[in-house]
Amino acid sequence: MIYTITANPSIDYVLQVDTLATGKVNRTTTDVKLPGGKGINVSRILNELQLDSTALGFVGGATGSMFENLLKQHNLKTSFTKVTNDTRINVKINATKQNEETEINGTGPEISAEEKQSFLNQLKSVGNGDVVIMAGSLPQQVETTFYLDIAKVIKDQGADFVIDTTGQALLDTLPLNPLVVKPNNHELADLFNVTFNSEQDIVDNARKLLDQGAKHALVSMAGDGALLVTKDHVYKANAPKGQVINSVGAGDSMIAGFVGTFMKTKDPIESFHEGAACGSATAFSQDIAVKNKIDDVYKNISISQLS
Ligand SMILES: Nc1ncnc2c1ncn2[C@@H]1O[C@H](COP(=O)(O)OP(=O)(O)OP(=O)(O)O)[C@@H](O)[C@H]1O
Ligand SMILES: O=P(O)(O)OC[C@@]1(O)O[C@H](CO)[C@@H](O)[C@@H]1O
Repeated sequence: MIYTITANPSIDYVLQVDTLATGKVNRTTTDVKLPGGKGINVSRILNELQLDSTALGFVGGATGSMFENLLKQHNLKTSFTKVTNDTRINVKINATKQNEETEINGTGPEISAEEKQSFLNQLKSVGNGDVVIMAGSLPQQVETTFYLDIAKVIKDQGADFVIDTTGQALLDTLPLNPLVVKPNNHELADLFNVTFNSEQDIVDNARKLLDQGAKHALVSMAGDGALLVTKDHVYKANAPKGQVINSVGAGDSMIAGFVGTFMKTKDPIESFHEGAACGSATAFSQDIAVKNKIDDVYKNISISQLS
């Protein structure tokens, strides 16, 4: 079984405007509310790939009810921990004529000690052979060791884990050997406080993640494709040409494609190919990609071995 953990889910309020003018009244051409959060997006793509997952996380308040209603139509298996405070709303503004995406993400609700404990109790059902995908930011007042605590528990129970978060919370979990980590190139540069001047710089820094314990490092680079660094080799996936509609969730889609395929095949190259297809297919969709789109995009991606 795959579990996804979205500690800080959201309603993604996705607005299209022709041009965005700050300090002025702007009007949308279209707007849509989507059930968001990184682990939720991962579960949605896994569903498209006909792979079962259970989505865990904290959901609360009136916005939490709305979030759950929005999610209903996607038929995901969920087991959320109910909290008192409101699930956040994240605003995504796509300015079509400027070809620019602006995001404003909320901090998320305060979570009490009891709510946290009740979430942790749910992990008892995770067992041997399961994979737990932890993705996204932590809500207010949840200590940055939260993911590390979870990783310790699930490793003790025989499960693998994948982590997609930033900063120290990510670095702390590396000695516990995550199956894969997926920073984007900017997050990777921030992690090691460096500036990249070449692709080799990116590879060298991704390798540090392996040196610290990760089994695979995926570095997503938006319209420049992605790199996969394994113990022995480095691979690159191209980003196919297409009309970018809303790239929110492209990275989550990549993780879902990679992990879902890896669980079936144990083949990192095939997993990378499917992951890249899922990522680009989502960038070319208004919402998270659907299966047909992923299959179409897959044909336009090739994986090359760099070393
Ligand atoms: N403009 C694009 N054209 C083609 N493919 C894209 C584009 N943007 C993203 N992708 C694909 O999706 C993958 C993940 O995208 P990106 O690097 O933006 O992830 P991210 O920053 O983690 O995104 P998010 O946090 O919104 O999920 C890229 O490596 C690439 O394969
Ligand atoms: O604030 P976080 O948790 O880092 O990211 C949250 C978020 O931007 O990530 C998803 C896209 O990857 C969106 O659905 C959601 O709004």
